[in-house]
Amino acid sequence: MQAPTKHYTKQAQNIDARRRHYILAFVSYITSAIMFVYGVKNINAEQILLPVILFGTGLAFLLNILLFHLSRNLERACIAEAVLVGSFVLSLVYQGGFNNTALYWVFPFPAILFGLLGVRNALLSNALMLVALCIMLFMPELILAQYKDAEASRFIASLLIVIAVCWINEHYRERSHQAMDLLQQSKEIQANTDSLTGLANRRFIDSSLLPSLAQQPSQFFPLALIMCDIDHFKQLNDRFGHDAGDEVLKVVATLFHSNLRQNDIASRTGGEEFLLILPHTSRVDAFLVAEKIRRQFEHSRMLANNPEYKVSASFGVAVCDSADSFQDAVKLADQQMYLSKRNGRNQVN
Ligand SMILES: Nc1nc2c(ncn2[C@@H]2O[C@H](COP(=O)(O)OP(=O)(O)OP(=O)(O)O)[C@@H](O)[C@H]2O)c(=O)[nH]1
Repeated sequence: MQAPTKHYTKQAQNIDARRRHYILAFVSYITSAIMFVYGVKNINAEQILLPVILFGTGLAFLLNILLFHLSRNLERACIAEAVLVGSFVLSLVYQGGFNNTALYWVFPFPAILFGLLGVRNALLSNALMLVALCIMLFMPELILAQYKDAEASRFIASLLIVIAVCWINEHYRERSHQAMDLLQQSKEIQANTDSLTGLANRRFIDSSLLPSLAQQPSQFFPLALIMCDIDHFKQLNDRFGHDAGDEVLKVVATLFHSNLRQNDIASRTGGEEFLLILPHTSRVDAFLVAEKIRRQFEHSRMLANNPEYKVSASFGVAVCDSADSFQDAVKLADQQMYLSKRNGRNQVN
């Protein structure tokens, strides 16, 4: 795991899921209530088809929301709702509605489809619905209802406008949602990253890693920790200057990157102190990784202007097998690293 990753934030996903949930609930409860009212009003209508359409769709909406409450599968519920919406519109226009007023009832549904399905799928389903409506209205022999030609063409023109406006609206709403989320992500990444080395920082460990350890233990444990501290860094700074010290810190960061796996995390936890976090790693393997990095310090040219100057580091290794023991393992890795310092530096313990 490279420390701060790019993905949709949970918060943005939750907000969007809530928006779709409310639309689903609104369509299911409010629209079905309206359908039941009109169904009752038309129960003695000449054509039994109208109350059948109204009661049938109202019941199907309620059944769909009930299944959603049981399964919590929002995606499936929204698709089912959209299919019901499309079928209702087409069957109502086919039948004609009370006193041939079916066309008036079509207008809310393009917006509902955009709310349920997102831009691309909603545009596609609205286009399909529009084509089906055109066929029905301009081939009157196919349907029960009778609409005047002028009424049909005005209806199609105004429906086109409604669909286009909904499309533009939803397209830019989605774009602005994405832009806000990217902004939030880049702020998050900045806050979790050490600006000099590009490595994760202590905040990342506290605010992102620790909760993940507790929530998804199987992705991490057994977890090995390698504490690494550059030897005599003060001397290096004093001799070559602070900029040279910074240069070394950056080279050390690239050295970590080239020796760690994709899922490992390299963090800078202090001035010249680093914590390497290795998921699914035993103490023996972590020891080997630390030893490999230690040897690379010896062979690396850390200072471009003084390639002969050798920089070394001291390492301490510890493992933990639960989120609760993480902080203890950090302390142990720190103690092991100080043992390496006391024993003469440039070693792993
Ligand atoms: N260039 C540079 N120096 C830093 C940075 N952060 C901390 N330091 C320096 O790192 C040095 C750490 O010194 P010490 O803690 O005495 O450790 P050391 O000299 O490495 O000695 P040992 O750890 O015992 O081997 C201090 O001089 C800090 O000023 C940084 O971001 N850039």
